[in-house]
Amino acid sequence: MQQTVVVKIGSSSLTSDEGGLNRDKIGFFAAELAKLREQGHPVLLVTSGAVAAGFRAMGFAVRPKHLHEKQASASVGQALLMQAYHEAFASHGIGVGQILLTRSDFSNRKRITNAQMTIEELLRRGMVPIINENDTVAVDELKFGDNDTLSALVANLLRAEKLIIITDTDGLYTEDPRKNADARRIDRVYEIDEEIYRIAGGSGSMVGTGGMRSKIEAARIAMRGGVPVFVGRVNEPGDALAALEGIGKGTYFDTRAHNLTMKKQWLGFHSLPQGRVTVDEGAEHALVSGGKSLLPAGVKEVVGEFHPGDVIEVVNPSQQTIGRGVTNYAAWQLQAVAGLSTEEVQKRIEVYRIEVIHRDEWITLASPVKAQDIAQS
Ligand SMILES: Nc1ncnc2c1ncn2[C@@H]1O[C@H](COP(=O)(O)OP(=O)(O)O)[C@@H](O)[C@H]1O
Ligand SMILES: N[C@@H](CCC(=O)OP(=O)(O)O)C(=O)O
Repeated sequence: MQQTVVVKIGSSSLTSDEGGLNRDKIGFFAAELAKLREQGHPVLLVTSGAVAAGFRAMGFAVRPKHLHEKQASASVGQALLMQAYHEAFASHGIGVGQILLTRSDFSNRKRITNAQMTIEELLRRGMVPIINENDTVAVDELKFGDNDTLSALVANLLRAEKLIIITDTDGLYTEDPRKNADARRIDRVYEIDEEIYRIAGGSGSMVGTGGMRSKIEAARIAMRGGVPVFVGRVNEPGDALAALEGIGKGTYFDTRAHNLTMKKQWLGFHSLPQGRVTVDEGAEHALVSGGKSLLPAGVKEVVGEFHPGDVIEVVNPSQQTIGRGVTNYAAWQLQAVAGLSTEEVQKRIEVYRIEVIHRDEWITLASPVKAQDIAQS
């Protein structure tokens, strides 16, 4: 069976600060998930919103603080939540199944294997499994609290194609965008480091719990399990499919770096380039799509003072970075032979290897070479 897409929807996307479910939003998300399935992707939903859906019916004016109050609210709200999903998916001819999990279920091999078998059976039969934390039995220290971590563990359990975490902001910003309007979105993250944790703050709404920090933690868990993650907004028709296809309104957490050898990780993300060469379209294609080495014939321009063994950056004719590699030429040698055929090069200078960058010493980086890319907009 095709790999599953795990979609997590937070309370802030389903309810308002005053509590209560927003049926229109549930209908919208069911339609979005139905579209993913039409494109052949089995879908599993991790949903929050039980406490937010139930607290008003329990007589609380705002989301309650005490555990037993939240649990009772969740027991009321979970039924409302499932009823709403049941109806919304039914209008697309799709059945749903409810699964409530706690953190301790994941540390018990037997229980988690049973949960996995249930999920797989539902998926095989064309249903959408809908998961939430089992709030009634979870005690504070053992609670996920937010469902972000839960969704990452489920994604790893199923070896999902992608984890899509839907929230009320379009991704990770350099600061909480609710607090600073100048904050800029980070489009792509290859590595979750201290800096990423530092900028990710808590929840900005009255109903959400984990904020961006718990989404980063979830992304770290999923990336470690080899599952790429999208965190962002899905609020217009087609957004969920766009998120899956890499053109969504949010931040992508890439697993590419995790699958690389140590040498290539260093080359791509930690090395300091000493120069830059511009290559022609043929060389760009050979490097990026052909798995070939860079030869002097494809080099158009050389910038910087580098020596054999240094790392250099390679840009395409539009000056976009396409990758990095270890050069076998000094800058002055390359300047002398740029654009020449291998035969001509051998007549003019003596080099240890004819390739400017050998393919084993090259890493493709479609986008700028940083641990994260900040949107230019
Ligand atoms: N650096 C940041 N970038 C984006 N959002 C952030 C950041 N720091 C904190 N946040 C807050 O995280 C919120 C999303 O988390 P949360 O309220 O828990 O939503 P959900 O209910 O969808 O899980 C955003 O509304 C935003 O206010
Ligand atoms: N299990 C809880 C989830 C708590 C929560 O608010 O999570 P989230 O909105 O994902 O930050 C519920 O359904 O209300």
